[in-house]
Amino acid sequence: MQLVVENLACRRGVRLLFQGLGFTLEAGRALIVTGPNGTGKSSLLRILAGLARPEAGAMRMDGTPEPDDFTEETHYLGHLDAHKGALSAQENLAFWRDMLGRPALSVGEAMDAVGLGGLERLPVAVLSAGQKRRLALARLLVARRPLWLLDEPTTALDVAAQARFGELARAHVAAGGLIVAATHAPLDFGPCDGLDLGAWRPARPVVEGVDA
Ligand SMILES: Nc1ncnc2c1ncn2[C@@H]1O[C@H](COP(=O)(O)OP(=O)(O)OP(=O)(O)O)[C@@H](O)[C@H]1O
Repeated sequence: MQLVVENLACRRGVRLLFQGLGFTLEAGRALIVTGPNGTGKSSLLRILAGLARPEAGAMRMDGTPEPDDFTEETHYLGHLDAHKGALSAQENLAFWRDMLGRPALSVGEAMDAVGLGGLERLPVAVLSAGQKRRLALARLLVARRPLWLLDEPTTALDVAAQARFGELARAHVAAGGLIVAATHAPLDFGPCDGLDLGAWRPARPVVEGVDA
């Protein structure tokens, strides 16, 4: 299995954020995406997740049933945690497990794995920011999907939770998974490639003839 990205370009409003971007990510490796604020890291992840359209280019995931539409193979974790505040932590996780399909760890096992054991019945609205982030990360564990797209995954996590998540991510990669993670923080996800998105800025970013 491999993720192949060719000649990708991204436009937001009148600005081309990057163009000509290409890379191949093999199973069993992580790609760490860096670059200054506003270079398009989140936008790239949203394109890979099928949530935004590229301006140009193509992407596919070889070795999957539908290489040109790999959303079913993908976990996307954006800046927002996507929880229902009135539901308990375990209800939120059970919802995601049922919706995503291909169950992996049980809800209880996943909560233990991210250090949320004992908080299962609390409404998510009363969890701390770091606990909410841990719960979002637990989503990765309840459904089996090979490609993890992670936007600043360790935001709000304490040092121990960052280390614990690093172990989970390395285990995913070691089992043949793939990770694309945008970050400003150092992440150790095992065998890694690096992508500095700042290097893919076009020389002339403003698209002429397009209104903002
Ligand atoms: N809907 C939109 N319309 C116009 N411009 C947008 C839109 N969404 C994002 N942008 C712009 O696109 C640029 C890239 O945003 P993006 O969030 O992808 O960057 P980033 O590299 O992830 O930044 P950060 O490091 O701050 O998280 C920013 O200049 C942002 O203002």
